[in-house]
Amino acid sequence: MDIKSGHSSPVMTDSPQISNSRLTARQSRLPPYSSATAVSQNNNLLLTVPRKKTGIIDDVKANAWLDAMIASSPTPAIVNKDNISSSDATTTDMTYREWTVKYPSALTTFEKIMSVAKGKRIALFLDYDGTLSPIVEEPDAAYMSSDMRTAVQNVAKYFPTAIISGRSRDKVYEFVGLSELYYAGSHGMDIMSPAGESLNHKHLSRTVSINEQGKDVNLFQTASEFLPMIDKLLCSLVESTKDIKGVKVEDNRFCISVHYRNVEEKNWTLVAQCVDDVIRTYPKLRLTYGRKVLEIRPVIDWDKGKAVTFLLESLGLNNCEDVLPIYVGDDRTDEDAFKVLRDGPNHGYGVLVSAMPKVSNAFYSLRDPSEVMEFLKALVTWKRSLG
Ligand SMILES: O=P(O)(O)OC[C@H]1O[C@H](O[C@H]2O[C@H](CO)[C@@H](O)[C@H](O)[C@H]2O)[C@H](O)[C@@H](O)[C@@H]1O
Repeated sequence: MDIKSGHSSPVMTDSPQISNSRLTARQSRLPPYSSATAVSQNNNLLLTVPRKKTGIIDDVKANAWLDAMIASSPTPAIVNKDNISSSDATTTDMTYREWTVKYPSALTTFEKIMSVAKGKRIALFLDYDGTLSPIVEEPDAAYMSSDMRTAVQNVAKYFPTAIISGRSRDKVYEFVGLSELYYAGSHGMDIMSPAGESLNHKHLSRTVSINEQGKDVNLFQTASEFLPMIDKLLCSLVESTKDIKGVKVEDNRFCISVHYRNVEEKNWTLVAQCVDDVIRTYPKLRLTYGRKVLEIRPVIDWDKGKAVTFLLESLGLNNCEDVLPIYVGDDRTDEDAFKVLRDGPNHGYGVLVSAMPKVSNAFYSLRDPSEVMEFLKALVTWKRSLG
């Protein structure tokens, strides 16, 4: 396969200089590339295929990867109605409407949701990318609008509110910028209490840190022992993908994202191959995928669903008849949280943000971040109306 050389691969971090020097310091200790036979445990694919001498991954596996990568994000033609004919648009609309019979809009069924919420304390969990901010080409520019920030700020005055993101906690905090919220970064592996608020959990020990305003915050980090490994992984991934135009390797602290949104589709297999070559040397790490992103994280029993349960327990809101947790998210990784609220003891509602039909563990749906904002405003209006 033809690989063009000379393209740099930016590493997106909260503080690029620090990250780059971390990278440079580790360049000389990069782990070796894949061995002749390898076993790599992925979320969906168990890879036990002997390596071909050519170094090109097995066709079947490559196709499985490719299918997953293509399916992970709709093409603009599907999502953007401007790009399709009016008959296609009508079909798309009809399919969407049929889908909302199973996953009703949280706006049109707002009254119904609130009739369940009456007399209960709502706990709110919000994903960031694709939920509070629109999906954009450049992950480092996924800004939240000031209107959305105000909506989140207002809702947090009435309900305990947490942001649960695959991003690093620092990065998502930088985007949201509200110190009164709970933050769970790195898919829940890095949880922080609001400034000045103490958070306790019977099983997990906390560390006390100081935030930018000099206030105490409590941190719960479930994967600290993996940090040296993740640092090494970051160097390896940057090195192995550096010649693929458009790839971005994002340092999410306890996990790493490899973005291929800006990579030509013909090179997606190559991205999968590079990532697979690297992670097969790390049996304690696993691979999942999101919206045009491959995500590598520790093999521990922790995800966004576990983070939701942890926060409910820490806040004394678990197993309470009078608590209604609501989780709003758009990504595959949010399904773990939807499932916890659907099947677990903390019954609540998952709200899937999607402009196209998807199978989900959520109960309700919203089309896009602008509808999420309307929903947050409606929650505030409802709460105020109760007096
Ligand atoms: O859990 P989330 O807050 O939804 O984070 C999931 C990933 O979101 C980001 O990537 C996605 O959004 C980008 C900006 O819109 C987009 O360019 C990218 O294609 C999407 O995959 C973030 O950059 C990742 O690190 C997160 O894991």
